Amino acid sequence: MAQPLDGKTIILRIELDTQQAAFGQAAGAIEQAGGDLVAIDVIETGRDRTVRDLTVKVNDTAAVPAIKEALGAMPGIRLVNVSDRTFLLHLGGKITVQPKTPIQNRDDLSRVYTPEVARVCQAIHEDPAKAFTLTVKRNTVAVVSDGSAVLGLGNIGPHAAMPVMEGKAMLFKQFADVDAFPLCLDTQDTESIIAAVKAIAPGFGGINLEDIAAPRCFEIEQRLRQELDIPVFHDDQHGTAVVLYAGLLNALKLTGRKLEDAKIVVCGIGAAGTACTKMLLAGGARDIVGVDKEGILTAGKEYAHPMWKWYAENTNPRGISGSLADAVKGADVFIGVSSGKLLKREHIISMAEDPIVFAMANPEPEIRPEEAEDLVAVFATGRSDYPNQINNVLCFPGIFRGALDCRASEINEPMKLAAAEAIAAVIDPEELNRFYIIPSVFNSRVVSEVRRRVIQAALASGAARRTPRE
Ligand SMILES: NC(=O)C1=CN([C@@H]2O[C@H](COP(=O)(O)OP(=O)(O)OC[C@H]3O[C@@H](n4cnc5c(N)ncnc54)[C@H](O)[C@@H]3O)[C@@H](O)[C@H]2O)C=CC1
Ligand SMILES: CC(=O)C(=O)O
Ligand SMILES: [Mg+2]
Repeated sequence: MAQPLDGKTIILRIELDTQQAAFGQAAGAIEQAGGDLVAIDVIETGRDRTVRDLTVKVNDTAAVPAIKEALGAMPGIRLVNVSDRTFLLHLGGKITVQPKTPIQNRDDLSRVYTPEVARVCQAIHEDPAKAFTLTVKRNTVAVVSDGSAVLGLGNIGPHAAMPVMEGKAMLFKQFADVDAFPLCLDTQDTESIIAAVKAIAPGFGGINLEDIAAPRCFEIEQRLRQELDIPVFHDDQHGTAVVLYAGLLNALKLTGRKLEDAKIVVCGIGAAGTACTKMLLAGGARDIVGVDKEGILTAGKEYAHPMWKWYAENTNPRGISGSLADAVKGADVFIGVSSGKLLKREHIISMAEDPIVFAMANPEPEIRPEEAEDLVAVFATGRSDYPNQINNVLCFPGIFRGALDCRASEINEPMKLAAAEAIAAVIDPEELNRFYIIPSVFNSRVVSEVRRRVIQAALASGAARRTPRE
């Protein structure tokens, strides 16, 4: 599959046979095909051969195939590789492990390692709770995936899931100073995943399950929550639900609606869709209609998906049936956590006046803002390149920061609700507008407020095992 390009800058590595071609010819071909050569790095140079990296700007990504074709047709020039800034950022992975102190001499060595380390091991053996104070467990989260529902890309497997999990680990560190590590498991068997997570749990203070497909994700999370004494949190379910709830509270406020009265359509009844619905129901929503590939989920119908029976019986109070088009007619809110490009302009036109559309599928939303913004009161996506980013990144760093700091045994409903309210409250009422219903992840108040409120909720609900100093 062709790799989509990042923006308008590409890096071409070319090998030139200096007997057959001159560099100026290659540069000319690039310019003629619509590229602007902005930088040249010489990688290797020899008597008959040179290798160069050419940084080329294009106004239109359609110029890229033309540039490749032009270079490919030139005798003496071999196009070794075409890359872009995104791929370059991923070279060798995105994270590393760094010791907190250097080992400069034998004395240091004997303390961090044998023989002195043995005394620390003994202390933990005598009192396992000391693992929280004397090891990285105090600050580590395992980001665990089986690669079965990676973003909206589907079942792409554990190797291909790694870049997302590394990205989550970066976000944990950057926003909340949590040391997270990506663990992509080469199994999609429920029992094997549960066993693997239990086996690695001693080294971690929390488990963030990520991009594990429904319905398997429900059982895995439920069992691990029962069987481990550290927080287990399926981010695609609860992180998404927390942020969606926060964004919706503000969007409803802005459009003068109440959650109890809003007609809400949830499209994609998988991990995220189910959890979003449960949170909305707990918050007081009464009219939610779920739509998946088989159409509207309606009570009385038989579904192979075990969660859909529950879903159909607990939503859709008007008992409607049919397709997505039937579901959205007259609806106030569309929440998409399904797959790209399935919502059309005519769907939005059929919604109630001033509709709210949250097209949260990644990387391609159910509909792009530029196609729909003129029809809606509020529009949000899950992406980082549009305003109103409803993405679980607003939740998981702060919620785990809070949970780790109060050594919570779990992340429970009051803690999730507290996180949602904290996110929504970061935006002052006078700041609230259609392009600002949810704070930016770069707003430092997000993590600190989520942490603060989550700790309060953990202490009040009995999940906390210590009271943090500040
Ligand atoms: N913005 C955010 O923070 C988040 C966004 N997402 C996005 O939501 C989507 C779903 O994620 P998960 O719930 O984890 O996956 P999942 O695999 O558990 O669920 C996806 C559901 O969407 C349904 N679906 C797919 N195509 C559909 C169609 N044409 N019509 C109706 N339903 C359809 C599937 O049948 C499935 O039930 C992905 O695109 C993911 O990237 C997920 C979590 C967080
Ligand atoms: C944001 C996220 O977790 C997802 O799209 O799967
Ligand atoms: Mg995810």
